Amino acid sequence: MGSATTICSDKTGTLTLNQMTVVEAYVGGKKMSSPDNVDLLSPIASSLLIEGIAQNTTGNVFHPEGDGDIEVTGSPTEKAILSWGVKLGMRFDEERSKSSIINVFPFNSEKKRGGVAVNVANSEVHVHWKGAAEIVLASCTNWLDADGSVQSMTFNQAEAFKKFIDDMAAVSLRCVALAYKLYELEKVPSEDEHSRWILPEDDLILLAILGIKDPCRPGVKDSVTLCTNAGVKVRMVTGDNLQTAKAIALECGILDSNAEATEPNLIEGKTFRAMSEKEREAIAEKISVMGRSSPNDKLLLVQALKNRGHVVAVTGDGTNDAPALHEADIGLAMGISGTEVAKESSDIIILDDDFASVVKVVRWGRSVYANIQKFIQFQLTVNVAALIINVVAAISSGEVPLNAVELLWVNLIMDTLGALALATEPPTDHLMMRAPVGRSEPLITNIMWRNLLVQAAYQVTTLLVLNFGGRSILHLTNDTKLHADKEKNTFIFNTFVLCQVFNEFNARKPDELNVFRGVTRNRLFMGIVGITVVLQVLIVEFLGKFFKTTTLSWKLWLVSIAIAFISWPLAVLGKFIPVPETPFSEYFLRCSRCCWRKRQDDPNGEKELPNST
Ligand SMILES: Nc1ncnc2c1ncn2[C@@H]1O[C@H](COP(=O)(O)OP(=O)(O)OP(=O)(O)O)[C@@H](O)[C@H]1O
Ligand SMILES: [Ca+2]
Repeated sequence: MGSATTICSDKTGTLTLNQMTVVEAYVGGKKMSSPDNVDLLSPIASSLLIEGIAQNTTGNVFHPEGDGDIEVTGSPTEKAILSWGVKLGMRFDEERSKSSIINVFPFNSEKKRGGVAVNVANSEVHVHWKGAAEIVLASCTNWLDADGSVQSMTFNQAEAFKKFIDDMAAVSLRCVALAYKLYELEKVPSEDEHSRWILPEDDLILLAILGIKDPCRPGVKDSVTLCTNAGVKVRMVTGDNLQTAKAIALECGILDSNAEATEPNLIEGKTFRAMSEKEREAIAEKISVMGRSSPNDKLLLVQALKNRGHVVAVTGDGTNDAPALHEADIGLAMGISGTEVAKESSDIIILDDDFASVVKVVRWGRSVYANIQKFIQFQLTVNVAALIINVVAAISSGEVPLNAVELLWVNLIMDTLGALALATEPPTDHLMMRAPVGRSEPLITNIMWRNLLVQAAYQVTTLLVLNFGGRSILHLTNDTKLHADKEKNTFIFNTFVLCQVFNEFNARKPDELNVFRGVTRNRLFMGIVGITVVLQVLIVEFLGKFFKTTTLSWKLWLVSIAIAFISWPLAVLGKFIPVPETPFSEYFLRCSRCCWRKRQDDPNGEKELPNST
């Protein structure tokens, strides 16, 4: 997640609160003055409407015995519509018993509508449909007037309905239409064929168009800004109407201005679907909002972005999101509204369904990556320095200044204690102000190589000088040679360990000048540094027998500390050395490729091809 370059988020529940209410309604060709004012409706219109709401639903309404609150269950859209029905005077159980259900076509995100066929009083069959407003409207050839008469859907009337929908969508409302159709009882297949009967979905009579409000989550705008600053592009992929999606995107900062809301920034699922793979890849990067998308469109977008080299995070809740969650580099499922299938297909579950938590995941992901880098930089410095010092000393004089027991202690400092100290650094705001780490970027960056080499070079030079000229530099000439050597080696060991302690601070901030920022907040770091120093004093002063060291005078202790201290200003100076953008490993690869080509061109050279280039 630390490397994510883009987040494809669904709208409902992640960017919005998922608390839906019907706030506008067009019934009988008119806008209702208040969405639950039924007085204007004829009995026929209101009874059909209530029948459709009560029968064509997966939700439920419980009317309590006493005067408690009515309880509505179901998906947020269903709950909103059922609650609206209750306001219209619907008695749910009574309504359900008035007619019997013949067959159901459950709502699905592909078709964006759901239907039910009911047998009313054993004489009539009503097929009710409910779904995405413009899609249901397109199947309507008639509409029900407020007085209960059926009117033909003229071109002008259809345009007027479309305008209703656009107006509602422009103020970020989710639009749902209800329609029905009368069907002949004789044409209904026999009872055992019911389940295979495909409900008639054309020539419908429009009953109502509803505008459902689902407010943006507070704080989403800030989270989107945070992501943008962190170089992570947030895209909205939703099943909702394009205009609704656009309005919400403007509200939460995914789109900056109306001017930006043009194709391909704002695109409809079916347009994207119709493109060739190449075309999709070409425009995928520009897409900020995709409306009326089917689950497969989400998948296609994720694939196109991945092919463009993006590291894609996807958030989703529905069963229909599962393929995209699975395909994404990081799938994030919603803990509250998410279905089991979505959770199974994801890598991370967001417990509070909030987009702000997705941003937290990015922050922590980056923090883990950065902490691993800090640890590697620290560890490599110790390794490189210890290795060079001992190898050079061994080759030139046959003796090593750092013995095996000392190296074991150094190993403990850099492995266990160093890992604990550096890997527990909490995430900082600084992490969210830089671009994400690319998919192919090396773990050890040029900046880390620079820091590492500066510190290693300093340690190696100082300690080797002390190794070869230490006895005279430190005025140890009065002693016996054996004791002087032991004291010199102890001094080298002590300085080496203290250098690591000071350098541990440098490792905290590989690319900032102030390496102490927030250090006091990391108690574990301070504790470990403290323990290391105390143990070092104990080793040198009291455990000489095991470590083959001798005690050091306070003057030599001060010199050790002074030498180690220099690594701090040195680190600051080192950060002014510019490093190229291209990773050093890339130069190395290019170099080896060059040499290989030369060998190829040389007729006397070997002809064999190396396997890896
Ligand atoms: N229960 C329902 N009955 C009828 N129509 C519905 C229902 N739920 C949603 N719709 C319609 O389908 C559209 C949303 O479809 P879909 O379920 O694919 O999106 P979603 O997953 O809810 O959206 P998002 O991706 O933002 O979470 C809505 O705009 C609405 O018009
Ligand atoms: Ca969804």
